[in-house]
Amino acid sequence: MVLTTTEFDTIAAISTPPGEGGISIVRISGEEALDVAKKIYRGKSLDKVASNTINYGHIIDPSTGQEIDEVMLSVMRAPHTYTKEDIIEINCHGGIVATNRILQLVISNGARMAEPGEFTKRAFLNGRIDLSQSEAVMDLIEAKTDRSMKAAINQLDGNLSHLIKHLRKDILDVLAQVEVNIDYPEYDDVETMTSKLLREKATDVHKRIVQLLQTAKQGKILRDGLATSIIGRPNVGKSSLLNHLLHEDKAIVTDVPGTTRDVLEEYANVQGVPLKLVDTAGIRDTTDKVEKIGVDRSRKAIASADLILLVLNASEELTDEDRQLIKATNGKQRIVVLNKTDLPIKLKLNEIKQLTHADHIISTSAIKSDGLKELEKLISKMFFDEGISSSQNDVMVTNARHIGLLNQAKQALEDVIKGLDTGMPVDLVQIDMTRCWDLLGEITGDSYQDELIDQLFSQFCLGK
Ligand SMILES: Nc1nc2c(c(=O)[nH]1)N(C=O)[C@@H](CNc1ccc(C(=O)N[C@@H](CCC(=O)O)C(=O)O)cc1)CN2
Ligand SMILES: Nc1nc2c(ncn2[C@@H]2O[C@H](COP(=O)(O)OP(=O)(O)OP(=O)(O)O)[C@@H](O)[C@H]2O)c(=O)[nH]1
Ligand SMILES: [Mg+2]
Repeated sequence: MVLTTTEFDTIAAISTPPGEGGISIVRISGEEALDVAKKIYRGKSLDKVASNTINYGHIIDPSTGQEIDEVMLSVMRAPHTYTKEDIIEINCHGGIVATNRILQLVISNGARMAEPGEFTKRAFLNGRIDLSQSEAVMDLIEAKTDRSMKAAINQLDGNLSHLIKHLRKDILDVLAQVEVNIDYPEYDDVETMTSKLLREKATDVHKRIVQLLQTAKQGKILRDGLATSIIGRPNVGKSSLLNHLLHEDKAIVTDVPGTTRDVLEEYANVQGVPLKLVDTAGIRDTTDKVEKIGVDRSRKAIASADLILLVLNASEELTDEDRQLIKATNGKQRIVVLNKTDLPIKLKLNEIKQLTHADHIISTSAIKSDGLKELEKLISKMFFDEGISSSQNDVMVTNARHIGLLNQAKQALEDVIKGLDTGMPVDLVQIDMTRCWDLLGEITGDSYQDELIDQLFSQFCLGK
């Protein structure tokens, strides 16, 4: 990779959330971090303080001598820092004006504004962490539940990286062995020997990738949330259900059918499983312009959902609209929620069972809070029943980019095996094996393109 001249400038950003707070941190990283700090800091001599110390002092505007803030300033010297560069962190009083003022001073005294994710990008480019660990930093910040966080920490600790590195090493070893066999054939049947070697290794690596991919479905849910759409005709209690799952009154509930006009999206924590819950407008034929748009969106929410909560009103007989909704959600992962069971029940359970081919059916009363724990348990069980890898050491693959690369790597290995089966020359088979090695390297960032790196880190928050 070619380094541009701006790549390792001294950078600075506010690393705490924007707005008022108890304390804000302005972070500086790079060769000139200490020089910049020395120009604007009055306190102990920063050349003399030990690394990894925090020091009391004041920030002064050197052009006017004006005192800006009373601060604590951390000094962390390269290479044992977050970025492997010199880092200064100025802990100031958490007001917006003072914090911005200090950042401006830092910029006018030799640093430049960091781009989003640039500190972590440096940690990657300087070799402290690899690409999948960098991605875990962002997952950690965005983690929706304790289980999601555990998966991210596990990845940040490098467990996925180690696994991928082992796979790559095994592939490289076999490729080296193949080269040797070809260059120095000791036996007459070198072609047979080499094929056997390649096949064994391809089969073995394939098996390990398949195992890893088996965690992908759950992993992706932990990272991105389970897209869950609450569907049903107007007034059956969809928004009431959403509020219960959120443990918060987010959606407006009234007895007027057609209350929810647009889709509402919220994250809920259901026994550690993050749900991306979508409350929808009740689906019915309507001439109301606004409601119609809502209803169209509800239909789309069915298509994009991983899980449908189909809500029926148990106190009324099944309507044609209900039947249509059952049909529209057939073939999807679905829980049928029979709500309003506190009222006299008119819905026929047998009919529902038949129509839905005995999907998961749960009776609830959103008003009396009945059946909602059961619903939560069922959701968690449907997606995380068979031995969720929740122990700290179990590696999970959670990231769509990684999953895509693993699938391609798996395909490359299948090409290797197929090639050997059909008697393809070994040097052609080697190409597929090498491709697998490259693809795995993209996960850890051992092989990558600059555009990918820029795109990945630009999704980070500023100051990270
Ligand atoms: N004030 C502050 N808090 C913070 C961060 C930070 O940058 N500043 N972090 C930023 O996200 C996170 C902590 N992550 C960090 C990861 C590695 C190193 C680091 O210095 N690693 C060195 C030396 C480790 C050691 O002393 O053993 C290394 O790996 O060589 C620092 C912070 C969360 N809290
Ligand atoms: N008796 C009874 N009433 C309920 C129950 N759940 C919801 N309701 C009431 O039914 C009415 C409609 O509830 P909502 O949650 O707004 O229904 P919705 O499906 O979101 O309705 P739309 O947004 O109009 O499609 C409100 O008056 C709720 O209080 C329940 O379990 N039992
Ligand atoms: Mg509603």
